[in-house]
Amino acid sequence: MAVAHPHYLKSSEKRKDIEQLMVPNAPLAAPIPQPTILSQEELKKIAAFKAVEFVRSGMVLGLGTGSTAKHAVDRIGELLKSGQLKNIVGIPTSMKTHEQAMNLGIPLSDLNCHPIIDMAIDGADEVDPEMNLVKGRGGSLLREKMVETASKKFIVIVDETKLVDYIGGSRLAMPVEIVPFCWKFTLQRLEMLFTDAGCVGRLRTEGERGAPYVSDNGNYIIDLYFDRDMGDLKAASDAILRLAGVVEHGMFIDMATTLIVAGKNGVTIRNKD
Ligand SMILES: O=C(CO)[C@H](O)[C@H](O)COP(=O)(O)O
Repeated sequence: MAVAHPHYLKSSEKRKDIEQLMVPNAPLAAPIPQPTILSQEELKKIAAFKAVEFVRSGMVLGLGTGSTAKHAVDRIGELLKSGQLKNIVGIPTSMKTHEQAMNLGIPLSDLNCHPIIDMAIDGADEVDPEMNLVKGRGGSLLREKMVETASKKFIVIVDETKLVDYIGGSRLAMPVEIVPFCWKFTLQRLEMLFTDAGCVGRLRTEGERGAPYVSDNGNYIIDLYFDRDMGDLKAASDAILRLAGVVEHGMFIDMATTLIVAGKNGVTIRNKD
């Protein structure tokens, strides 16, 4: 979605504009400055670059996945290359980010060697007013949750289209990673948990033939869609995780420590109380 940044013409510029309209064959005036339109992609980049300003040399960093996090990883690579950052160790949250970071020359490790991470930076699909998140529309929710729960600070970077009144409020998917064995059975059990919220589940597929999408961990993903607010998120989380066959879900409850939102009125930074 394209959004307009506020822009105000100076009164002299406005006058020139009007005069030009009124005088026939008037010589063309200098072009009137147009409002700056920032694309969603540019807003993602702005949020990502702002987050990287919090990175310090020597940190162990959780590297997120998705189009917003990609900008942050690119920026970290750039700052390492220029020598403005030194001794960074990255912990990638997906095979895709692993590959991107490796190509940028970012030294990488994993949770086995670095069970405590200084800071993670990642995008999100939804952010509610309490800074609870939906993540995993990119399919990497399990590794993201493992890395981000191990992080002392977790900076979430989004453009303002990701802000919702309640989790599920975008009417887009809330992903659940499940084992492939008898996935239809697990899908039905998931739907049954949330009949009051009008929940419908769909197996995530890919390619023309609609083959099941397979996560980095060899699992399937069920996308849950809600008609209404599911209510108590912790209760919902517990109920989902109690189902045999479920590996993890994409609700990140009470995990984000900082939220950076880029929008038409600029960038806002909010820290969790
Ligand atoms: O959770 C994720 C991937 O599993 C992403 O962070 C989330 O989907 C947001 O992606 P994008 O920045 O491309 O909008």
